[in-house]
Amino acid sequence: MKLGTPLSDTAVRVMLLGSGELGKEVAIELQRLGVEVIAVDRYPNAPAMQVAHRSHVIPMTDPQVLNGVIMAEAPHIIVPEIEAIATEVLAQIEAAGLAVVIPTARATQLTMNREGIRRLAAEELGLPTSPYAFARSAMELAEAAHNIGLPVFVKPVMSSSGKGQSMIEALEDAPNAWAYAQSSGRVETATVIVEGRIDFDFEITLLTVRSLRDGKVVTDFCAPIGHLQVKGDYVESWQPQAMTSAALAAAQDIAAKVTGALGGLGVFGVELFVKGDEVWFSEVSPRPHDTGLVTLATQTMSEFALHARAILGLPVDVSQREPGASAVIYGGMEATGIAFEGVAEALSVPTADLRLFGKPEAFERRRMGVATARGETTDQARERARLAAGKVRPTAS
Ligand SMILES: Nc1ncnc2c1ncn2[C@@H]1O[C@H](COP(=O)(O)OP(=O)(O)OP(=O)(O)O)[C@@H](O)[C@H]1O
Ligand SMILES: NCC(=O)N[C@@H]1O[C@H](COP(=O)([O-])[O-])[C@@H](O)[C@H]1O
Ligand SMILES: [Mg+2]
Repeated sequence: MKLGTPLSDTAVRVMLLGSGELGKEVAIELQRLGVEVIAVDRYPNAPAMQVAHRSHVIPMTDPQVLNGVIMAEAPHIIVPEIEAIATEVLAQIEAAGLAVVIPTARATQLTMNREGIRRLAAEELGLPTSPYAFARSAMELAEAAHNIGLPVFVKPVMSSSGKGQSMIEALEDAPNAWAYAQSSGRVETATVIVEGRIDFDFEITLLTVRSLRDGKVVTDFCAPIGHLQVKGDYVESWQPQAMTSAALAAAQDIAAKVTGALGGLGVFGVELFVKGDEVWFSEVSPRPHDTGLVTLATQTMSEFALHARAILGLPVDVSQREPGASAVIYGGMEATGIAFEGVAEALSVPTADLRLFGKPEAFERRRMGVATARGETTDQARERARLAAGKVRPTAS
């Protein structure tokens, strides 16, 4: 694709649907290449809006409103950034040839709903996954949990960052898990997935990039990223995660199959569970992944730079430079316009760096920033990232 000058006739216009911390970094990378960036999200002053040429605040789950904004802006490329979008509109836009949807409209539809991607991975591609069932009432949930065997994970089919997710260890917890899933997903849906627990040694995100090289689509894998999740949300990640060569080969094979079936260009975050040489597919984000924030410190090109390049049809370099880690900074309170103390101390930790996302409103467990660090080993990098994150203290003013 020929790049141009923003706000002129030659401009390449990219619309981000979702403008959180991940979109903010993608927007910055696009800005560096002179792309005109339009940021869209459900609330004003979302992180990516603060670095975009223009922004729109709309309910992205409303098909008519979403269609209206796309028509008014006429972007060349649409980049979904969050799991809360009326994806049927994207299918119409793509079918009409009005814009390129990243990675493809079908991929966004399949991954926006856990039912779509799970059936594709397990039933069509035959990839190993946890045992699962879908439930449309508290009663069906209890039945599914009984059939699968406890403990099970219960998740709304449209959600992310652990929203509405719980693990149940007794059948009498089913009504609570159902009610929690109904109240806390990103979008109201009356369906949950019930998954048997995989007893893994560790879990990874395998960032997989589909890009053009000499006019052909090629698939590259970043070094595996290990991560720690608490309440379904990532709190620490590191790269590389050591694993056996058999497990790495199996992981890359799964990632190649699932991203090949989804198609299109860009970064995919393939989430996998690993035990010894055995690997299970969990889910995939057809875009940069939160655990991949570590690549800001470790790779020649971060996952955000990789996404920007790949979607523009440009070549990529997935090489890793050094071991590194990231640690999340939560709001720790409910307040608007919070301040951050301890930043100088955090940045005094060797190799440490920070991203403070600029979200206008903090919640107890809302991710407001992240610390990254490098090290001779991932253990050293993790220690530094944790230390740096811990020194940042959100305050109400
Ligand atoms: N079947 C399972 N067996 C074991 N652990 C699981 C299972 N399902 C989920 N988990 C744990 O919960 C975490 C979050 O699950 P999942 O990735 O499905 O949620 P999510 O809301 O999509 O989160 P995100 O948006 O951050 O990826 C996983 O990374 C894993 O640690
Ligand atoms: N695991 C998915 C993920 O990390 N998504 C990132 O979080 C933002 C939403 O944050 P919010 O809930 O604080 O508004 C999304 O916009 C995206 O950047
Ligand atoms: Mg996940």
